Parts: sequence; C-alpha cells; structure tokens
Amino acid sequence: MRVFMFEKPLGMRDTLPDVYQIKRRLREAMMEEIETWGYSFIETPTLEYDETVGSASAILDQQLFKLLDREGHTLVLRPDMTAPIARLAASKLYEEGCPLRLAYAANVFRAQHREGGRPAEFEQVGVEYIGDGTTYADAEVISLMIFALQRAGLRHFTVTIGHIGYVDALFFDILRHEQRVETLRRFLYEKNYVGYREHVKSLPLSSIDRDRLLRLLTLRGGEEAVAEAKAFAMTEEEHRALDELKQLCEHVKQYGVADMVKLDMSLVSHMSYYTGVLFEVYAENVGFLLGNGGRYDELLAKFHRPSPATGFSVRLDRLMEALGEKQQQGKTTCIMFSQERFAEAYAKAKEMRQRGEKVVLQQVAGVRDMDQFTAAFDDVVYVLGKHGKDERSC
Ligand SMILES: N[C@@H](Cc1c[nH]c[nH+]1)C(=O)O
Repeated sequence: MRVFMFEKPLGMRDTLPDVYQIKRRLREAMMEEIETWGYSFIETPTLEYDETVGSASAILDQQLFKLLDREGHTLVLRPDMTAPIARLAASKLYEEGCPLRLAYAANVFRAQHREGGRPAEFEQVGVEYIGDGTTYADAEVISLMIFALQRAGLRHFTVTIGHIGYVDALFFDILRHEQRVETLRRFLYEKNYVGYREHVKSLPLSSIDRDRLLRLLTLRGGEEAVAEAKAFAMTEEEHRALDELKQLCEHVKQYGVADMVKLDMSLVSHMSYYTGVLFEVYAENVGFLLGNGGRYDELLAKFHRPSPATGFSVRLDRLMEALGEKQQQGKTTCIMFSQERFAEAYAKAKEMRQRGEKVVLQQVAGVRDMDQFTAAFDDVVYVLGKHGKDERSC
C-alpha cells in the first residue's frame, strides 16, 4: 500500500497551537502540585530494551512498538513510565530503607488497532513512590492525584479503589488454576459484567462458591463494602487485603478527599504488575479512564532490587477532553513594519516583550493577504513609511 504524503502512522497525532497551549497549562498545573509534595521530576529514554523494560511493563506484547538497534537488540518505545523508573530506581537511586518520590511528564507509546481510532502516543503525568509498603503511601499517591487534578481545574470526578490481592485470593481459593483465574479476571478488566456472570454460572461450582463469585460484583460504594466483603471472606489473604483497604479509607478521610473516592471490590486493571491496592479515575460525563495507578510490590525484584512501590499516572489528552475547555489565548499584538523603520519597530517589540506581552514582528512585504493575516491578532500596530506616525488598528 502506498502511503499518502500527508498521512501519519496509525495513532500518531500532530498537536496544533491551541491544544499545545492547553496541554502545557494542564501539565504545569499538575507538576506544580506534585512538586509541592516533594516529588522530583526525572526523564528516562524513549527507547528501552524489550528484554528488560519491555517485558516488565505489563502491557500486552502486541501493543509494543519494537525496533532493532545496530547490534541486533530488540528495543521498545516505552509503553509506560513505571517500568523504566523501576529500572532506574533499582540500578541507581534507591537506597534500602529510604523511600523515593519520583515524578514525570512524558509521552508513552501503545500500538492501536486501525478501527479503534485511539492515539498510539500520549502524554502521562504521574508519580512513582518507591520503598514504602504502608497504606499511608497508597493514600498519599491517591490524594496527590486528586489534588493535582483539582489544581488542573477538574471538579467532577471519582476515584474507584480496589485491591487486586483480594480478587486474586478469592479467585484462587475457588478456581485454583491460573488459567481459570485469568479468564475471570479478563471479564472484570474489560468491565464485561454480563459475561462474568454467565461464565460464573457455567462453572461447575458449589452454590456457596458461585455466590461468592457473583457477590463480588455487588461489593461497591463506601466503607461498608469492605465490611460486607469481610463478612464473607474465607482466606487469610482476603482478610489481609480488606484490612489494608479499611486503613486506606481512614487515611483518605484524613486527607479530606473521601467524597471523591469510592470502593469497587471487583476492580481489575489491564496492567498485570499490580499486587495490592489499585485505582482508576473517571471524570463525570465522559466515559473514559483519565488515569490509574496502584501498588506494584514485585516489579523492582525484576531488576534485582525487591522493594514495595506505588504510583499513578494521568493522561493529559483525556484530562483535556474531560475539561472540555477552549484555551484563552493571551492577547497577541502584531507590529507591521516597513524596511526603513525596522529599528524603531524592533525597539517597540522588545520593550513590549520585556513586559511579558506577546508580539509578532512582521515585515509588511512578507505578507500577501493583509486582511487575512492581521485578522488573527488582537491588535495591529503599523510602523510604515518614512517617519510617519504609528497607526493602530484593533
Ligand atoms: N503506569 C501505569 C500507571 C501507574 C503508575 N504507577 C503505577 N501505576 C499506567 O500507565 O497505566
């Protein structure tokens, strides 16, 4: 197939000035909040080895963009920032016993199906909190995400919290087989609850076990969902996970963000590295995931540095859509000059720029359609002809 000249690879987008401005403002707002919580921003390479970061990233292999370097190593475009940061923390930064707070604003890459029409490259703003296994760390990360979103101007959203340790413990206790557990998990992360129910009913289970699996879908809402789950929990792992959620609810209250949060005991993520508390954030009125995160206590061990860790990331493109706002472009002035008065025009532009104003300095001979060109500015100052007076038109 021939590629049309203006076509871009599947899922790749250009960012035009308006969108760029909005993204920049949102990024900066979130970064400011994150910095005040003592997180340090870092950058990692866009390309990583498939063997290390690629396989640790918990993204389906068919979603990875791969290429070969000159030595024949397979490289991947990073599909998220959690695995590269785990690599970096494990190799350099993390000192046993000293929690590490890192943050990023970076583009990540996930190959998409043609029909999906989704972006294959998008920016995430997020944090990774490494080395602290307490529920205070989970609460910090969730609360920080909420405050950062609010700082970016988002008002109506909900963070749904679950615990993958609880779901896994329940599933393994009943199904005892990774393959069968994976099938059920998939229904949950695809949020196909009808399919889940039907599948559960088709399994050869005792009525007690069937009820346990079906009840999972009803364990949602406030703290009472934990108490309800506790009443039916049979294994130690389930109880441990539920105790963690209970503590987390307490901390979240102390952070003053309890009304932004709800529990969903059936929450399962598409990322397979989560081991404990996990969460998703949805904005009201838009059905898509704005961001997500959770605890991944086994990822650093893949880089030979076992350590608990948790984090979140928010997608800037979706945050922008959720806010649905138009960028208020700051006022821009055009100074239109003719050759003989360039020095004067430039002096004027320089003075205005020093005051922080936006100024375009344009030689009149460089413009063919004057009406169309000047229409884009809030103010046009003409510095034309030999020593004439400036003329202004708004
Ligand atoms: N990296 C995850 C989000 C996350 C950050 N930290 C923990 N989880 C994602 O892209 O979905």
